[in-house]
Amino acid sequence: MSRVGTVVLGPAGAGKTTFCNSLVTHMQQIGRNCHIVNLDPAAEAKKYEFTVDIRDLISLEDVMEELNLGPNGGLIYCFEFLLKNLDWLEEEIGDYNDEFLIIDCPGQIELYTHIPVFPTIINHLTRNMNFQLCCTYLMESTFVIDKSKFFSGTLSAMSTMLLLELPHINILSKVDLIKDQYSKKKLKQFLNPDPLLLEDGNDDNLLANKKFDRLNKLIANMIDEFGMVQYLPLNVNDSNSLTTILSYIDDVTQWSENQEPKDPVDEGLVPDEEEEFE
Ligand SMILES: Nc1nc2c(ncn2[C@@H]2O[C@H](COP(=O)(O)OP(=O)(O)OP(=O)(O)O)[C@@H](O)[C@H]2O)c(=O)[nH]1
Repeated sequence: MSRVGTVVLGPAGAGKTTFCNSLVTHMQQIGRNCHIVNLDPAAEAKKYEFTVDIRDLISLEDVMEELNLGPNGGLIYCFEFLLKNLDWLEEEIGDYNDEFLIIDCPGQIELYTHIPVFPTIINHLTRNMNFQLCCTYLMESTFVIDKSKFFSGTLSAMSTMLLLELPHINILSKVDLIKDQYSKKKLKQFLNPDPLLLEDGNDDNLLANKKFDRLNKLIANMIDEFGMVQYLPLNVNDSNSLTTILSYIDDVTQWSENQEPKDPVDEGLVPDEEEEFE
């Protein structure tokens, strides 16, 4: 029996929910069972059939209205409430075995880089509930092809990795928005970036400031040391891209189904061609 899953994290608007929905559709098409767990108490109306939804326990809208809190204070209140009710989460997730959880999280990265909310939830899922989890951390490709933003995004990803202590996969989302040849070339550079590329460039005014030269090099070396140097491109409309990402997730969570993946035709997920032409 394997209880596995991925926690989908990243800054606001990075494409986490879109990725969760595409991954679940992709997994259903290849005959694998999976469920979406929504841990965003501020999520808009249901976009997808969530198996577990924190809004059934507490929603940001209610908290802001009833306790007169702002959005950030309200969000922290929601998670403190969840931490006091982890048995609710356990009951909702139930006894799923041989299935896969895709956990959609809020974009307020301070929840997993600054305060111990997510580490506690992750600890509960891994230690008490026996889940093998990994983190898929999304950053927008249009954002990171700017060198200084690449480094600031990578440092956020790294602090998430250090705080959550999970196997970590970096993903560059929205690659379909990279259209011109120059940006495509730049994107390629950031898929397996040489952290020392900081040293050579003068195309970025911020990093051209010689006063910060030594600091920049030290940061680049630290990123290299922590192995934060591989990024998988995500194109939600391309099944090859989803297949690659899923194979990385399977690898780091050591997913092993006791049996062959189910046949999507047998499962009625895609039309049987013969039937169609009869
Ligand atoms: N072109 C393009 N747009 C995308 C892609 N993924 C997401 N978007 C758009 O980006 C916006 C944000 O996407 P979401 O999936 O809601 O992002 P999120 O990270 O879940 O957002 P928060 O939960 O608010 O942090 C939406 O308008 C999406 O339609 C993508 O792969 N390509």
